Amino acid sequence: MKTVLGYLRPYAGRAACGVLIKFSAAVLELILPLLLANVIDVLVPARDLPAIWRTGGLMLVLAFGAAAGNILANRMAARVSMEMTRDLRRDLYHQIQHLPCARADRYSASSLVSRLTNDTYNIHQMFDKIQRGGVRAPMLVLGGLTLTFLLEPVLALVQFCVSLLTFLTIFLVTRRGVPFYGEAQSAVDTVVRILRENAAGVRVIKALASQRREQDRFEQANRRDRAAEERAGRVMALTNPITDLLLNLGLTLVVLVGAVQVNAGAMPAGQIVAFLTYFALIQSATLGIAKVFVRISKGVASARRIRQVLEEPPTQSLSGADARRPELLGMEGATFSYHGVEPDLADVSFTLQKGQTLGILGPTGSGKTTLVSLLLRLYDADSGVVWVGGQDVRCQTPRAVQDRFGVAFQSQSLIAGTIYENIAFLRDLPRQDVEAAVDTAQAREFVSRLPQGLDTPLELRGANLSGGQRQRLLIARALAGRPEILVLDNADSALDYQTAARLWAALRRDFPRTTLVIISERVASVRDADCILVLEHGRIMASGRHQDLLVSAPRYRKMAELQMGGEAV
Ligand SMILES: Nc1ncnc2c1ncn2[C@@H]1O[C@H](COP(=O)(O)OP(=O)(O)OP(=O)(O)O)[C@@H](O)[C@H]1O
Repeated sequence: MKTVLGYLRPYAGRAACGVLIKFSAAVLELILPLLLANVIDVLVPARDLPAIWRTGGLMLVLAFGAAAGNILANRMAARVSMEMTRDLRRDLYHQIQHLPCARADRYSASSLVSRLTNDTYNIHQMFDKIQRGGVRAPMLVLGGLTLTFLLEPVLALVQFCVSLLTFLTIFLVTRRGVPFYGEAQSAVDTVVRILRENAAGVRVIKALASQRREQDRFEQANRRDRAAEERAGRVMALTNPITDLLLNLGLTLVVLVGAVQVNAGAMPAGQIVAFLTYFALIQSATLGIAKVFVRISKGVASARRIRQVLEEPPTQSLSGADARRPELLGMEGATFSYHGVEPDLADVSFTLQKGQTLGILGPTGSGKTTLVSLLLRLYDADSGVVWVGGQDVRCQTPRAVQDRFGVAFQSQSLIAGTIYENIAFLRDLPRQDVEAAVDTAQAREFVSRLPQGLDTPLELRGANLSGGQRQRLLIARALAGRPEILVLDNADSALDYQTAARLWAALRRDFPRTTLVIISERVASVRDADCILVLEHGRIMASGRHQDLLVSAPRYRKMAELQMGGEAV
């Protein structure tokens, strides 16, 4: 909460000003019943018509003044909470963007989305309510009680007891309801996750006729969310009926006790009207406090979830031995596990000189992408050393490591924008570099056929392109920055053999000094590499050049023969 409260600091002046206006409006509201009692008890019996008109006019001015003050203060409150939430959302977004992958995995993407949307909304609502009702309501309760005690202590005591009972009810109910809101918010995470998965895989779902199953899955998550909200709602729903009951009970008591006091000559009859007005004011203010409590309880649960993310160290720390290595990149006994149980990469060692090509081959799930993720310092190895640019990656910031790379991951997607924007990808690249990348990536052939060429708009995820066309644009994106090291993760999986062969030839011709890391399931794509790593279950089963592996690694040979027939040798 402290972290989130800090976001109010830049707007504290405006918030205080708004609260002061609310305070003044509440004072005006508190004066009104006193004037009313005076009219009934003094001016009406004296038949002083001019004074009655004057007091009536003054009451109107006070009522309008209070309303105008409340409107102004509410607008100021809305602005302050909107602006502070915008700041909070901006910082949270920045933090999420820079969160190390291992930590982002722990939260899950949907939970991060829900923190950025639902939870910041709850914070907005909480601060809005606190500014609107956080001062006015307690002020009306305290001021109202004090004035009534000054008017008539016995009746005031009745009022005080009913108000106290109302407050305790609200407090206990809210305390019981708070944990359910946390539960409901985590259920919303699941709903968001399923929605995201469905939005991303809508074609697959349709193609596999899985809509029914997906609908059931969504329905299940939706039901869980509803159940959690219902539990919270069921507890919180007690508030209004109980407070309404107490209000009616209180009004009856005020009239009864007031009548007894008037009969006994202890107070004038007009004060009963003032008491009734104060009582209604106090009860509605107590209800206002209840609403503030509900918002606070939701907001506090959200603030906790936001703080958790905000307080994460945004990048991996710098450590490791600073010894220089002669090779550009490599690993020495690198071992890594995503969940700290079974290693997903075990004891991997290799070296690669500048300008050389590394081929990584292996069945699905064998750790090929994981190996590259360690090179990019998306994750840190649990043991062993990973170095890039001749230096242990742990001595370098992830940004410094990643700046050396151009990467085309198979899971990457295109954004809504033109082809040019997708390739430049918010980098300030010369147009000719983008054009050259399109040529090398073998994308020219289809881009030039489009009426607007590079300026053709793409739909989200490149839905208006074929799989192979999308893949070539992703390769162009990786090439356009002319990186020192180029990583292509299954970049040819959607390309026919001829296009793939042209791509490899163009890469060697146009980027002769670039170090290449090629992940592929095709032997043909890595056969010219200076070093080929054959991975299985996260371990290197064989490594070397193509010709050497044909001799030393029977499984590699078998794979090459299966895929390439006589061309394998
Ligand atoms: N973010 C992640 N969190 C947890 N486990 C993961 C994660 N990414 C990959 N894994 C696991 O690590 C292992 C290796 O996965 P990896 O993606 O490196 O394989 P791969 O050889 O690149 O597979 P493919 O050819 O299918 O892309 C797999 O068992 C996979 O389930």
